[in-house]
Amino acid sequence: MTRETGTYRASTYHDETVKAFVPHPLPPANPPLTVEGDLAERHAAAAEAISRLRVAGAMVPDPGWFLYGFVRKEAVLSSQIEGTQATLRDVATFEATSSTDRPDDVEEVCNYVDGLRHARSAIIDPAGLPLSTRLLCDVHRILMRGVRGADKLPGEIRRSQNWIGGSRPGNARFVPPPHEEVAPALAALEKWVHSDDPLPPLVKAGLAHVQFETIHPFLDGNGRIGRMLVTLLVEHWGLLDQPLLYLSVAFKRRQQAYYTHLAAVRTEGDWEGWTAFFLDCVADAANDGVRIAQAIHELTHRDRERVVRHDRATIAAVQLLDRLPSTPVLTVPKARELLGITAPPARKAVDLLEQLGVLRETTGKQRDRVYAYHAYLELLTES
Ligand SMILES: Nc1ncnc2c1ncn2[C@@H]1O[C@H](COP(=O)(O)OP(=O)(O)OP(=O)(O)O)[C@@H](O)[C@H]1O
Repeated sequence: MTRETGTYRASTYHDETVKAFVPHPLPPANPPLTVEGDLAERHAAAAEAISRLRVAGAMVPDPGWFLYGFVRKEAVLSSQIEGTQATLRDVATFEATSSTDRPDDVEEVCNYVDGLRHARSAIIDPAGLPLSTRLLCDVHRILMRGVRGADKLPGEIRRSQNWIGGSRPGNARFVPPPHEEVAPALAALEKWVHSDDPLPPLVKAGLAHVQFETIHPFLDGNGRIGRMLVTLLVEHWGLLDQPLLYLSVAFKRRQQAYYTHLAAVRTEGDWEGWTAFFLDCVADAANDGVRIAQAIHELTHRDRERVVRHDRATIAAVQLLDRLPSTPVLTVPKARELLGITAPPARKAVDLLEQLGVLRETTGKQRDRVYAYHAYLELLTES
């Protein structure tokens, strides 16, 4: 969306445009919504899918296995809604080798991963910031690190008018509230999020998202931070013990409907329509998560059996296999570092995993070879 989003400077436009430009009013942070009938059914389906995801998340010995894949997959997809081209493989390769053909794209995805990590540790740490505007500003600062974000006021609420779609506010698809209204609107949203409003948490998370997107507090990155807000809220409210709910895939599948429903809350007060849509996306995303979790479990279990049964299996090879879901691209020096061993056993372990087809060499070179846990990356990319 960045390419369509602009910053309004009064002097750039003719008077008629300025007059024609009326920012859209905010919906209230605590809308009149009751969860009954069809909405109650959709909520039940979403809540059940979340419960299944919670169980699936506990299925593997190391939660880091899922987190690696899920978080990076979300970062890649969330950034692809934005227009970044980096793939999961690009990111994993950069993490293993510190080199990439797409430095800006990969940086954006890595920033997202770091931002989420920062927010989670702040929330968990009793001395850290709670889930608040200040914390979201910190996440924004991390997300906007580097060349692309430098002129987007990293970590700061906007001080000018922005808009979505179109070349100026007068022909924009959506003109968020004036910048003077942003801080009070965020404060009201924060207060409501932490209030004891009896709405079910999943419904509250959806309403927080639409309100956040309508406020559009930053010059860029509002979509990514607003989606991350849902992931954080769901974990914060204890619906999941890990940040396993990622909505980007589900939103991306219905991108037009996503934007239409967001807009309809503001233009028609259609909270029910948005909430129904959001709950369906939650159910979808949670079901995706369960499927991916099971597939990762089956793949790693099968590969482990193959390694353990091999007559030249070594302890290092088994240990290296266990590290692959959180380091799916590696080099021999990286394998040495991971396992704290010398080069010969590390090379032997990598060779065995390559021979079994678990690892695939990706460069075709004789030196500085790079290996990928191909099936795992495919699984995360396709699903
Ligand atoms: N009509 C609308 N009303 C409210 N919010 C909208 C509307 N259309 C899109 N949005 C939200 O604005 C986001 C885009 O804003 P922005 O460009 O600041 O975010 P981004 O994170 O950089 O981009 P993206 O969300 O595309 O990755 C969309 O993802 C969506 O959440």
